[in-house]
Amino acid sequence: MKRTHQPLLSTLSSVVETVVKLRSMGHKVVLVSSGAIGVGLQRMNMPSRPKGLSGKQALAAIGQGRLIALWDNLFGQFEQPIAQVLLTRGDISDRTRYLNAVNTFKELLSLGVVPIVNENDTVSVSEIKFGDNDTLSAITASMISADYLFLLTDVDGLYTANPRKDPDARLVETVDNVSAIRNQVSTATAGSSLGTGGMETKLIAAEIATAAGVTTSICSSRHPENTAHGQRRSAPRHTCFTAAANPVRDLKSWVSHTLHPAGSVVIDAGAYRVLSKRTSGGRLLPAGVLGAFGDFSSGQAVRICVKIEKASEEEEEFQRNAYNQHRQVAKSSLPLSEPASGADTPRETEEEEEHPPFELTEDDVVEVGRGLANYNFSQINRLKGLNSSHMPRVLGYADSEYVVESITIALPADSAFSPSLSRQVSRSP
Ligand SMILES: N[C@@H](CCC(=O)OP(=O)(O)O)C(=O)O
Repeated sequence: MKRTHQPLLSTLSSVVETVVKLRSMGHKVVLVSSGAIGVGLQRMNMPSRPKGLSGKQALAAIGQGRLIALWDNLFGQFEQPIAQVLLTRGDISDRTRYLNAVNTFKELLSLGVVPIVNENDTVSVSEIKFGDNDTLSAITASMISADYLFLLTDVDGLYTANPRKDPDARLVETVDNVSAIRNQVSTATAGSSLGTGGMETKLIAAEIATAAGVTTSICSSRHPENTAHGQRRSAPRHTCFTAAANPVRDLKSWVSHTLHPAGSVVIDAGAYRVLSKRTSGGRLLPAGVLGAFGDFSSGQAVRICVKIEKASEEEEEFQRNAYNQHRQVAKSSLPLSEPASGADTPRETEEEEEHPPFELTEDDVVEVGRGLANYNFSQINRLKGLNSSHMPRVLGYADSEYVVESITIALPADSAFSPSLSRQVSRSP
């Protein structure tokens, strides 16, 4: 986009030509396009983005129709049908809506249509927002199990320093591990006054997409036709991020990257140890639960937490750092590390016992992972510490003997954090 807020027609036209060419080569293509707010600004003759949320939402509503009309016009020159897909993080967080979106993509692609995706800005508030279209494109790519994601921007790749200011800046050609190169590259190179994304969000997107098995490339939007080279040696300058050898697929990827946790389930040390030792989606029995907080419903994502015993100031500081570090990772939607256990917690001997009211708050616990709740928070509180055989009596029914499923542990019990952490978790609330 230029200062005039007019979409750069030459760029959009070459994107369209490239997509049509890719289609003729047999590829299925999904386009993620920003620009609704910019087009809205231009339509309303406004000089800059409004500060308030509702102002931006209104402009996006004004601009989105014109933006999609523009794409339709350009693709129409090639008789290429398109579809508008508007998503929010909230849509992806809800399992049914997520699956519906995946099915719609599949159907559109099988019909030979090019879906054009943007955030549904009108209803997006901070809690359910992707915020930038780099993250949205990475989530979209992992939803459709894409082979490639191309992040088009105003530089031709990732540099060791800002190439506009530093003549020694080098282009990084291949990245196998995003977190390993994070400190060695410049994130001050891409972005515009109209967008929210930049090189940092592109790194986050690359991390999400590659974890889901999608080879990702950062390349110049001046030459979108270069994407037709794929990752061949002949491809012009770009940065290629290698896809993970063992990609996180479907539900696990979805839990790790897209869900906004609606509450927390606090587990005991035994459950934590077991969950952090296995390698695929862990499941939690009520016996390993100390309690739950946050008004979550069944089917929603929850944080898996362990209790911090009030220890020495030094240990507290250590835990706080671990917690903050993990929160930062979770906030940026970065992949959680090793997926956790395929096994449940080995509790056999729980008797029905009186449990004191659960009075822990966010400040008393540390998040160690994420999962999907099978029951709501009040049901999980009624079930805490019990053997699963008591579920039908306590709830009046039992859908699953596990209270949380698809658990990914980000801070395993045997990680660098763990000696101190596992000493500090205790079974009693
Ligand atoms: N969804 C909004 C903007 C999102 C956005 O700015 O994303 P990005 O292009 O990654 O900076 C729009 O269409 O204007």
